[in-house]
Amino acid sequence: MKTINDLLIRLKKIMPPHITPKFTCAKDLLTWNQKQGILYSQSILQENQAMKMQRIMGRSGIRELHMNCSFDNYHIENSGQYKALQMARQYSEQFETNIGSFVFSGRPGTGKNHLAAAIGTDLIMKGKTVIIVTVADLMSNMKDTFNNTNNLTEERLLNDFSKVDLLVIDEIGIQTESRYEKVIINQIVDRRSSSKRPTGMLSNLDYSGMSILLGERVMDRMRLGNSIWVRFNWDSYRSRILGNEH
Ligand SMILES: Nc1ncnc2c1ncn2[C@@H]1O[C@H](COP(=O)(O)OP(=O)(O)OP(=O)(O)O)[C@@H](O)[C@H]1O
Repeated sequence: MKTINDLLIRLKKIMPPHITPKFTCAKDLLTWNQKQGILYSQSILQENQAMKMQRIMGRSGIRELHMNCSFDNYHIENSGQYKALQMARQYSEQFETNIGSFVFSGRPGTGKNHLAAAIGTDLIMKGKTVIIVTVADLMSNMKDTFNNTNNLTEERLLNDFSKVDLLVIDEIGIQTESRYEKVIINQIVDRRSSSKRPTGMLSNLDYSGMSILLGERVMDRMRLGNSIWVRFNWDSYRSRILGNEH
């Protein structure tokens, strides 16, 4: 009976000389096979985690209006937009080697969600798990755990939000400023920064407004690593949206 080694030797004989085989013996083939197996199961685990989160959220984190938002269809009409686009693009490119968070703060309709969705889509394409959630949705998911109808505990949900590669919390400052909201955001940012996972925040508030609302502890954790703060201080783009642009 032929062994794998015999087969590899035969293959080598008929292989064109310019081709270098990936493995020359059964041991190398086995090692490669095991490595592929580990990589495959890791990707399934990651996919399961993303699907689980999407099921919990009832939708993918990126809303319909922002589904097709990319770096390429973000129009540049002033130097602020140019800088914001550059920083968002760079953030995404350096995600793998950077634990820094980001804050996009500024006026409504200026593209904070657009660029956050562009980062999210880019990272999802690279196999990362990303959730974009408004404070209201985050809190409503947390409060749902009080009924415990789907066996989801507050602790487990907190843990899930803390484990995605990038969590973006939108509409910071629209909330009711309740103590519970502050505690939950604090816990999520704390857990994420302790495990070197960055958080994105989108807000109409400036730094002092966010500090008053979330507290210095959270703001300090948002500064970990090469974090970025981008100010969106130009006019809203919303009046130009017709619904057929992307
Ligand atoms: N520079 C731009 N080029 C193309 N589309 C843009 C640009 N800026 C904003 N938009 C579009 O305008 C709409 C509103 O933008 P977006 O939702 O990102 O605003 P926002 O800053 O997050 O606002 P808010 O603070 O009110 O949530 C979106 O459809 C977005 O794609």
